[in-house]
Amino acid sequence: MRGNIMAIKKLVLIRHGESTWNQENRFTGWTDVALSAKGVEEAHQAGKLLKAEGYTFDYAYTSVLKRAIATLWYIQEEMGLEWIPVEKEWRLNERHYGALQGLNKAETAQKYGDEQVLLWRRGFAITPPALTEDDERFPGHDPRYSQLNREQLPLTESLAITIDRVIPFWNAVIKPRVASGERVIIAAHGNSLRALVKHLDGISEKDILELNIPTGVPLVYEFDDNMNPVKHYYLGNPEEIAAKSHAVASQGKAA
Ligand SMILES: O=C(O)[C@@H](CO)OP(=O)(O)O
Repeated sequence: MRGNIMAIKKLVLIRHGESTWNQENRFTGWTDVALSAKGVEEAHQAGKLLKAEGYTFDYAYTSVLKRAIATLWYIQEEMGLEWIPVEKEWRLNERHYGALQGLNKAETAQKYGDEQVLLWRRGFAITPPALTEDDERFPGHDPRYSQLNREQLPLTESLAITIDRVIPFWNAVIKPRVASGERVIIAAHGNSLRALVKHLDGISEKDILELNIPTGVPLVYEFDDNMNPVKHYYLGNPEEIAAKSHAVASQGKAA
């Protein structure tokens, strides 16, 4: 019957465009840095591409960090979708990088070695050195996190800890909306999206180490009627996307 034919459910994920600290190759985490000029351009291009490919959205999610929020703005602007509801959620924030936040990644690799930096960046359950609560970078000092309880306020996070906040939010809030047929975009961060992608694709703790998400490139997931992911793909030029992912992987090397 016509009424029973369900449209393919699609979800679009996008990592924010290049930030000023991506440009300076610094560990960022929950530091609220702006997009670079290149990042603004990437966001506009992503919006143009989504529009040209016939995408539209009913609802958007982003983090409480302005590099992701602004990426979404420019996409909405390019698509004429400024009017759609946007939910800003701290659980979609970047993984908290603890006391590494602000340090240059290549300099950190010179000091501690490429291997140690790779473990800090990509080791599944490895937490970077923690902040202390009296550190001005501790999110407990930031009013946007005033509703969080002490257990929710990170001093540092591994990917495993990030998964423990991203996936419950996906399951309880975003997934039902996609399942109901709404077209959703999530503008978030390298590691909060790695958390979601690991979950959606059932990637192992070992293999997720190799996954690097490029800035500003739409990543489309298609789901069957039971919300099982059946297919995923980036929009754009595959060679450029591979080069961008490779560049992310190389950021933590000394040379
Ligand atoms: O610094 C960060 O917060 C993240 C994303 O830019 O970096 P990485 O790719 O090293 O996990």
